[in-house]
Parts: sequence; C-alpha cells; structure tokens
Amino acid sequence: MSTPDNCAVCSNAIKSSRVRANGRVFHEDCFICSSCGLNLDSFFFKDGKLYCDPCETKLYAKICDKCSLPIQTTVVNARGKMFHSACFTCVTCVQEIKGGFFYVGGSFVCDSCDKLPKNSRPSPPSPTTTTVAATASVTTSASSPVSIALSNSNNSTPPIVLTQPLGLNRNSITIGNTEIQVPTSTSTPTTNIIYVVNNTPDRVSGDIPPGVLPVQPHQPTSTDIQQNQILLEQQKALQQLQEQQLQLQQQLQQQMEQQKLQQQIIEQQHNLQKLQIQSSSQTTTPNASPTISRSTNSLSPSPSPSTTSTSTSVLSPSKLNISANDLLPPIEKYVPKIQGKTLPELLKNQSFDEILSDVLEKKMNVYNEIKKDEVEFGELMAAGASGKVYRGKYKGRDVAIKVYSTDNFCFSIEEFNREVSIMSLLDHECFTTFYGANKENPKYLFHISEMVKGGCLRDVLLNKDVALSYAQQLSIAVDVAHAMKYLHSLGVIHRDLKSGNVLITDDLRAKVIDFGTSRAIDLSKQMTLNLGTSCWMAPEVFRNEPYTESCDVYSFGIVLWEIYCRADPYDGVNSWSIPVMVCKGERPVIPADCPTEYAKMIKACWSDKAKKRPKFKEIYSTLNKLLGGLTLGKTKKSSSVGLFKK
Ligand SMILES: Nc1ncnc2c1ncn2[C@@H]1O[C@H](COP(=O)(O)OP(=O)(O)OP(=O)(O)O)[C@@H](O)[C@H]1O
Repeated sequence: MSTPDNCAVCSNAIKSSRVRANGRVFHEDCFICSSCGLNLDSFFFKDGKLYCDPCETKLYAKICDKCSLPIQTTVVNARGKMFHSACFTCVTCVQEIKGGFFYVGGSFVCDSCDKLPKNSRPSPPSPTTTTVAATASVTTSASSPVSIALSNSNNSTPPIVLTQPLGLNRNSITIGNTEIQVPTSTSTPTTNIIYVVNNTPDRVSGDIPPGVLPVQPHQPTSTDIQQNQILLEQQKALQQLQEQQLQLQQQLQQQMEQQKLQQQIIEQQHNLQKLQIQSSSQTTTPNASPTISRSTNSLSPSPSPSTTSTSTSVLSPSKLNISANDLLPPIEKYVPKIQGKTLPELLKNQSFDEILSDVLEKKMNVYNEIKKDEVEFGELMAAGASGKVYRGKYKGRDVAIKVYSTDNFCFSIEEFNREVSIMSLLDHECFTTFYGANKENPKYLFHISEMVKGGCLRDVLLNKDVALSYAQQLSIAVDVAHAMKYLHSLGVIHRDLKSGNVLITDDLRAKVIDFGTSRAIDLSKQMTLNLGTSCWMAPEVFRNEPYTESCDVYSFGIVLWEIYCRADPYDGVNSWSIPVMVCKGERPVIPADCPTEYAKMIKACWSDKAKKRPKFKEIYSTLNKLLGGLTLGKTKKSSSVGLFKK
C-alpha cells in the first residue's frame, strides 16, 4: 500500500487530486499564489509558500540602481549596487560590462577602457580618480543558484563566491553552447571577470516535468523588507478603499431598491384608485357623489340622491390621488425677517400696512431669491392681465411660475414688488405657499408658488362634469371667507377678489391668490382694461367714491352667487353696461332653490351701501355655522338661473 504524499504548502497528506511540479506535490487547492490567491501559470516557491510571477516580483525582486525597475532576470551586484545586466555599463564606452571592470571614482569602467592610455581615456565622472577594488556578483533571477563575486585589487586574489554549489566535481557553467570555467578559490585571475549566467528560472510552467529545475530559497535583503512593507501598506490601503467602494455600492443599491419600492407603491395606489373608481361606479345607485367632512377635509364617495349622471367626475380624494410629486418632501416656506423679526413679532408694534410700506419704500428684499437655473419652465397655464402663469418644476416639485414681462400690457414692477412682498410675508393655509422670486432681469420677472392642481374656482364651477354638493360649495365659501378675514385683519384690501383668483386643491380646499395688486389703485384703468373684472367691482368703485375693505365683501357676494349658481355673473351682458347696472342696484338673480341663509348672505355682501355689508369675521362665522349644520352633502347640478334682478 502506497503512503499518500504530503502537500509542500500545508504539509497535510494528499488523498485526492494533486499538482506535481518541480519535484513537489501540492493539493490542487493549495496550488495558488499565497499573496493574491490566483491560480498559477508559473510559480516561485519560497519559504514553503507559492507565489505567482507578479507577486514574487512585487515582493522579492531587486530594484535596479540605474533604471529603478525590478530585476526579474539576471542581477548584477557590483559594489553593493544591483543592476540589470544591460544597465551595468561602462562609464567611458557606455557598453554593457561583460568582463572585468574597475570602480573608479564612483563609476564603473570596463576592462578594455581601463587598458587605454591614460591620456586617451575619458576622465572619470568623479573628481577622485583612484582605482579601487571592484567587486561584482552576478545572480540569476531573484533566486539564482549562482552568485560570483569578483574583485580587482591589483594582484590580490579575487574573492569568488558561489552561493550555490555547482554540483559534485563541477567548476563550470554552461551558457547556451558555451561552457564557462568558474575559477576556483585557488585560481588567480588578473582582472575582474563577470560571468553572465543564463537565467535559470526557478519558475515552472505547467508543462515542465516536475523535478527538473531546482527551487531556490530567496534571502530578502533589508531593502527588500522595507519595500515589501511599503507594498503591503499600499495593498492594505487599496483593500480598504475597495471595501469602502463595496459599501458605497451596497448603499446605492439599497437606495435604488427603495426607490423602486416607492414606485411600486405609487403604482399600486394608482391601481387601487382605479379599482375604487370602477367599483364605486358599479355599486352605487345611481351614482356616487362626494360628501365633505370638515374635520378631515377630504372627500369620500358616498351614495347620495343625486341627479348627476354616472359619468360625472368628482374631485378626487387627495389620499388616493398620490403622485410622485406628493412623495417628495415639501419645500420649506421661506420665512422673511425684517431687522431680525418675523411678521408676527413685527405685528405686535406695527400694522401690516406700515410694515409693507416700509418694505416697499426702502426697497427691502423680503423674498427668497430663486436662481433661474433652479427652475424648469413648463407649459403656459393662463395669461392674465399682469402676467403669464406657467407650470414648472422647482426642487423636483410642481410649481406655478408667474412671469411679469414688459410684453404684458399691464406690466408694472411696483405691482410685482408689492405682490412678492405680501406673498413672502403672509403665511396662511388659505393662500398658496410662496417659494420666492427672481428679479435678475428687470424686464422679465417671475415668482414661484405652490402648484394648486384643481385649477381656478371659476373653471371648476363651470365644469358641468364636476359634481359638487351644497356642503362642498359652502366649504369653498368658508375657505375664501377665512382667507379674506385674515387679510382684512392685517389691513390688506384684496381689490381683485373673483372666482378666477381662487384656486381649488384636489382635496377641495380653496386658496386665494393675486391679492394686494397695486393696479387696483387706479380702478378706472382696471375697469377699462380688464372688463371681466367689473363683474366683481363694488358700485362705490365705479362711482369713483372712496372705498374701504368692504369692496372685497361686495366681490365676495358675487363669488358666493357664482359658487351656488355655477354660472358667470352677467353672462351675455355687454361689459360696458355692467357698471351702469351695478350702480343702479341690479344684481345677478338668486335662484329660488337657494337656501335662505345662503341667499341672505349673498344679498348682505353685495349691498349697495358699503357700510351695510358684513365684515369677514361675521361672514366666516355664519358660513361656518351653516356648514356645521349640514350632515350629508346634496349634490346639485348648476342651476338654470335668471341673471338680472333688482
Ligand atoms: N399657484 C397656482 N396654481 C395653479 N394655477 C395658478 C396658480 N397661480 C395662478 N394660476 C392660474 O393662473 C391664472 C392667472 O393667475 P393670476 O390671477 O395670478 O394672474 P393675473 O395676471 O393677475 O390674472 P388676472 O388679471 O386675471 O387676475 C389663475 O386664474 C389660475 O388659473
């Protein structure tokens, strides 16, 4: 029975497949580079370890004193310096030194040059020209079997060192077809001799029969050790970097997976929404219309004795209408400070009007400056008298961008400044959130605010496909009154309140926009330039009488009528006739089915006498009570209404 071989690397018995190389056997798994762990094409075996060619070079190869590159084949060691044989050249003839040489003033001179007469010999590079003993040894590869030291010290016996025995009775080395006699220690050469010994690599390629070549141990020098340490440190640092990179890649992958998950959630929510819409149109009789709950302010489909058709769309509940935009973190509202104080702090000692006047007169910038390249412009949404409103993106979110340009007939930088200052200072749920403005180009200014998806109230009311219960109508009216109550509490008159300046969110909240515009100061101009607005203008304004904030109450009366009737006031009437009609006391007709309290409120608000009109505080409270008294919404089609009645 044959005993199993032992692996030259791990010393354990080899019971299965083995690699036989260079007279040694290895476990197949052990036959890898001990430094990089890769498979071996050729190898070095040192101190019981296997190394691949690059690792061996990296770890053990000597560095040439002349070219600073590792020496992988023949090493010439002369005077303690290491050279590639090709780099070991004569300082005089610049030829490779293959025979004897002299070490003169720090340089090597070949034997032939040294024999030249002194005057024809080029001067040595060093100021010292003393010829000193020269010693060189030639070593093949990093672990050659032979190293011969040579010296010349004028007739002294050159030391010849064989680092490996040449074998029994051998005193020659065969180079190619030539046999070179290696002098024994007793021979006395007169000059240095360099024996350039053919590289006898101890690397073994796979097809070399094992046991042919000797494997030589390598004795690292102190320089080798230092270099190895540096290399090891560099490898360690590289490894750390690779680990960090791996960690970052893992984090990135996690983030991408999270994003994918979010996307899936959005898609599922959309599918759910679709299913809910489908099922509600199938199960409710004859249709499902939304009712509103003030506490949550969200809409939910519920059966109601509605007269609207099943095709009627409803303003969708916000919770179901989630878009990627909604998942983004909200953009923080910019809170301006004047002399280090916020608006509520300033209001303790000053009126809003004083603060605003100060800001405008002193041209203070109380807005957040938004750079043009931070904004992505989208499609045009609306073109009003003072500017154009575009869809856009800011910080990844949908926004409304209002552009004031000199192309606009009513372009006014004062109006822009006033609007921007008011919008920056105000912070109320019934106004759109204002993000900031850009005034880089005085002929093209823009400001950015929250995008309100439902569009303006007028469009919602006139859209017959949108079903609205009375409760929802009241809820919109309450929101507008709430915004106006707040505005008046600050002493700000809107001057342009109308259904086109109220926006509806997709959870049916109302937000007032476009307030405090200075163009309304010259109301006669407004009347002639923007006739549409005259429907909401109070008689005292037409009469050019002094007006107070109660002109906004009049406008609100018209808005209340619009909300209930879902029609345009004075529809079909020549715009020029409206001021006359209004001053004569003519108003749109309130339909007979209008709830008494609501109708009473409309009439009180559009009263001809400004002083008789209620304040928003009262309006808000009354409408809120009316809303509170309703439990279930009653969806109502737009009324067919008579429009002009005194
Ligand atoms: N934040 C917003 N979100 C969605 N739509 C908006 C927003 N701001 C304005 N709009 C749309 O743009 C329209 C005009 O806006 P705005 O009233 O501010 O401009 P304007 O030039 O003052 O118009 P007008 O002279 O008719 O009052 C609005 O009726 C509305 O449809």
